[in-house]
Amino acid sequence: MRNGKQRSRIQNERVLPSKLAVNFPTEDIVLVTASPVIKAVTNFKQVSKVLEEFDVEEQPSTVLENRFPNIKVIESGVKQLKSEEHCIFTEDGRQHAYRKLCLCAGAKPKLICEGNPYVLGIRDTDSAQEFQKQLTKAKRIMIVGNGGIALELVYEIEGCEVIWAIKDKAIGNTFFDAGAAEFLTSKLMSEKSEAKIAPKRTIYTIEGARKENRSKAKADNVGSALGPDWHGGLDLKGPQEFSHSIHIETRCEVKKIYLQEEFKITKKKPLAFPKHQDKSVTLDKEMWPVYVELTNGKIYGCDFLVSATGVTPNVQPFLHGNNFDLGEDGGLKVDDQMRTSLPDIYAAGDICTACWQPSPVWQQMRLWTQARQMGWYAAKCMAAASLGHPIDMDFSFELFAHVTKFFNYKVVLLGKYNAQGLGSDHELMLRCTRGQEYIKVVMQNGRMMGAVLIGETDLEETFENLILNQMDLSSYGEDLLDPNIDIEDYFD
Ligand SMILES: Cc1cc2nc3c(=O)[nH]c(=O)nc-3n(C[C@H](O)[C@H](O)[C@H](O)COP(=O)(O)OP(=O)(O)OC[C@H]3O[C@@H](n4cnc5c(N)ncnc54)[C@H](O)[C@@H]3O)c2cc1C
Ligand SMILES: NC(=O)C1=CN([C@@H]2O[C@H](COP(=O)(O)OP(=O)(O)OC[C@H]3O[C@@H](n4cnc5c(N)ncnc54)[C@H](OP(=O)(O)O)[C@@H]3O)[C@@H](O)[C@H]2O)C=CC1
Repeated sequence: MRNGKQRSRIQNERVLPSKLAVNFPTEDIVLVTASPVIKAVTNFKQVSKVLEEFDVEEQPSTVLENRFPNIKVIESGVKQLKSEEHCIFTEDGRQHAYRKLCLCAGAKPKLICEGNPYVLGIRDTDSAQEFQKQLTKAKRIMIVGNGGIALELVYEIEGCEVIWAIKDKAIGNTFFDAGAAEFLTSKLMSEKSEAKIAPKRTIYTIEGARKENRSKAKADNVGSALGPDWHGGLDLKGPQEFSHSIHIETRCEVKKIYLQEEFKITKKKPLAFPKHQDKSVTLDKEMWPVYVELTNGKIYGCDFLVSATGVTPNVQPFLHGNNFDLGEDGGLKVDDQMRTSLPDIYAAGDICTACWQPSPVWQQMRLWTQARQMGWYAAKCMAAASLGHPIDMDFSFELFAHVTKFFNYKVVLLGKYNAQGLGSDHELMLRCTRGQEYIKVVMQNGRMMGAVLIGETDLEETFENLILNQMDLSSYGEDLLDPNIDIEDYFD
């Protein structure tokens, strides 16, 4: 495939090829992807210096090729990389040489039990559709995990009993502390029992305290990860006539999963779904396809489980014969120029582990925002390296900033929003109006280090500036969160 022209070959990352195509209009840019569609960022909005909002849209590859004549899309998975020879081999039997390569193959769901047909993971369009299909027939499911996917699912699923098993004391540990979790829990209870699903029955229980208010995960999860609002187009409805029926089991993990026949022999006693204010323990007489024993000793039957237990970087197709340095989380280690440990190979997005000395208020999280920023920056680094130019770290890595939605609330996370890595040497300031907003700031030595903003607080830009400029705020004390003081004016 070498034709004398300089070639850059890259894996699938919608931002990266277009940036490279602009920087190198006379070179061939090849996007090699296992997915039949390209995910494009649309409606991009720079909310503030670092915060950004955008939609993610599936487009045929021709859209990209038509827009950038020097981009060619090859729809075939990479099965092998020979880094010393600077070439890759694709499933369609072809070989492609590269001058510079960027690996952006994402991550795979880290399932609690690989290969069990009753344990589903959600990553791409196929796995989400398989989940939806299974849900239409399910009377009860168990969700395991306490991060982004679990939070979204418990809010969206209707007409099916949900047992939510979490390791922690409070919900949403990857994003929230116990205070924010409490704020969201009450919203979940009240909203679901109000307008949206008023005529139906809503049951919400935490460890028995009731408050009214694809048959198999695909072995080769190679589609693009779903993005913001992924469930918008899916009807996440079970067969029953109630809206929400959630029971949360806290501080536990899955100990063992039994198939029905296997379970019968054990003579163990499964519990019924905890109903209403009944504190007594009721045994379950119904037969279920699968039974789950939790580490707290409780056993529940259900139709299937969703393992929303995080991701593992998808490095496997590239490791054989290539001595990449890997991070603790299994990602390809990249330096501040997005270079892996092997020559001319870069990486960006979920597949990589950021190994540069980070800014004191940035941390890596496997999110769309960071994948987009890394893709953009990796393209700049590849271009600069080709031209022999030095390049400074991109501004987007100065401050961790994520805007999303949970339980229909706008959620903004800034800097060390959960005091990550600050030990006990920090203070928290809180402002909370039930059902409306929850604001938490993390302070260290009078400086703002992070913030969680839930609801329409309108504070993100001001707080972003205060974290970035590390101004000494000691003299403002509690005024910082006083709702009667227009804080924007204060810092103009
Ligand atoms: C259900 C769900 C909801 C999410 N919601 C949000 C959200 O609201 N906000 C947010 O910020 N983040 C969200 N995320 C996370 C976000 O989707 C990921 O962080 C982001 O997509 C990572 O981008 P990426 O380009 O690194 O990987 P992906 O988007 O996974 O893209 C990887 C690409 O590589 C291709 N590929 C894989 N293996 C090969 C191979 N061997 N050969 C060729 N091509 C290959 C795949 O086909 C795919 O196209 C969500 C994730 C999930 C699963
Ligand atoms: N709106 C958004 O921003 C969204 C973002 N996403 C992103 O998509 C990716 C996948 O989401 P998700 O799967 O929810 O991953 P997350 O990393 O968000 O959460 C994984 C959760 O599973 C827990 N966990 C890990 N292993 C086990 C286990 N063996 N048993 C029980 N619990 C376990 C983790 O706990 P612990 O942390 O203690 O290990 C954590 O609570 C993530 O990168 C996430 O950030 C997904 C949906 C929405």
